[in-house]
Amino acid sequence: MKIYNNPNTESFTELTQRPEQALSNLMPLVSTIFDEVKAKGDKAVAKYTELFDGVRLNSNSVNAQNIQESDKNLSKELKEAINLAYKNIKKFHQAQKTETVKVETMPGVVCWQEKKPIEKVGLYVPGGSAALFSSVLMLGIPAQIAGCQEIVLVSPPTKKGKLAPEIAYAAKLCGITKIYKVGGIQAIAALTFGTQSIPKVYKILGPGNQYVTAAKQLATNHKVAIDMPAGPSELLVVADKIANPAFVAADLLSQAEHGEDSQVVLVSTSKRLLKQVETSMKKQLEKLSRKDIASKALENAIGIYFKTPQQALDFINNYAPEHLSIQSNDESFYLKGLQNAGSVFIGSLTPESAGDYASGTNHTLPTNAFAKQYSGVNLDSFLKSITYQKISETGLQNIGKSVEILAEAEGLQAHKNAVSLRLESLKNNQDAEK
Ligand SMILES: NC(=O)c1ccc[n+]([C@@H]2O[C@H](COP(=O)([O-])OP(=O)(O)OC[C@H]3O[C@@H](n4cnc5c(N)ncnc54)[C@H](O)[C@@H]3O)[C@@H](O)[C@H]2O)c1
Ligand SMILES: N[C@H](CO)Cc1c[nH]c[nH+]1
Ligand SMILES: [Zn+2]
Repeated sequence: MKIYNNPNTESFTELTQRPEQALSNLMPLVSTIFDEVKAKGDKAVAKYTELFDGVRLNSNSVNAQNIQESDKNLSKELKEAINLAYKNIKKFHQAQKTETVKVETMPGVVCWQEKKPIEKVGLYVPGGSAALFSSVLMLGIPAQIAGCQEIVLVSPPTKKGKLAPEIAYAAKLCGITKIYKVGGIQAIAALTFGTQSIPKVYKILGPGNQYVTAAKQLATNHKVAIDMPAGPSELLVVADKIANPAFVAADLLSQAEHGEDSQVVLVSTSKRLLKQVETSMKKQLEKLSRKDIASKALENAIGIYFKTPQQALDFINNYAPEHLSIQSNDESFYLKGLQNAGSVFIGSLTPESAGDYASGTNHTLPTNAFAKQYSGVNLDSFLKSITYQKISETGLQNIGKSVEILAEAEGLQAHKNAVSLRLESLKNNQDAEK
């Protein structure tokens, strides 16, 4: 972990840079694969699956029986843990449902807004270095609650060309039946254009590595919506002398083990804590099964000492972390001033990994400072709003003149006529009744 001593705001631009590759470096490859998948469909998907995932598949579809029988391969203990996570995530996302908004803006003019499910969604479940079946729950549950009609799940095949049984089990819980063993750029391209076997969707959601994230961004050029750029994991912990250094170290390592391009940051007003966390991280790292990945990620880790909580807060808002953990005496100060973060974990007893798996919040979150403008996945990510209006005779008389004036002022005669003809017809009817 590289340590910085009270850096000034001018250095924030450099310090908030993420280790992932620039989009411009990734785009040539992403574009090539998109073009090929568009032209050749499943054949191109198979070619890139073999190249990047090292398996040759005759078919990328997972058959219904495999999904139904997924229970068999899992321990009772794991199924119970998945079921608990399912329940909590469902509870939190179900509570996000909103009522129809209906307003009579002026007498006789009624406007309302209703949410409708996006009919066809594609869920990307990461599976390169680990099959993240928890992402199935994070995406499948809100899709199920929203009522999306066609839910298509894609995830890279295992080294043996199979779908991880945990993914199949979580998908079964969420009522997902269309599953394809394809990952990376080729999966996003397949969902964008459709292939002989994989349906085209209207929106692609889900986290992934930098290739997946860049591909999702290109998909938006082809009339496909995305949730957000949810790339390599990040955690920023702000902690001071009240924090337990071993807890902080464990939290930082939990996100470092995701991938070599993950980034973890420790911000503190205590130089002593920075040192203690570093020592604890080194010790804990030795025992990790993914030590190699985590150590590589730690090359990008930074520890920053700030003299005041205000400087620390300014840095946090500039960095806009995917996850923010607050283990500090100044907890309420940070919460009050916080502007930018994907998801926040408050207090020493709130490990970030609780949110990754089971507390109820969603773990699909904006990375690379996109928390400045994007929210993490939530129920609304699977819905769109339609507005409606109905105008009565009184309403038209109340609003008509103003619309005519506005249309005239914009030089749009036909717009004005659409009102004028109606007003005239109302007047004629009234005259006839007299
Ligand atoms: N932001 C979030 O909400 C969030 C949530 C969970 C996970 N994540 C991140 O998701 C990522 C998962 O990454 P992963 O790699 O394990 O799985 P992944 O499924 O995202 O990516 C694996 C795929 O990447 C492709 N690929 C690998 N190397 C490539 C190369 N050199 N060129 C082109 N394509 C290549 C392959 O097709 C492979 O199938 C991690 O970075 C993790 O931090 C983010
Ligand atoms: N921390 C990841 C989001 O960046 C989500 C995850 C899945 N499994 C474990 N963690
Ligand atoms: Zn995680």
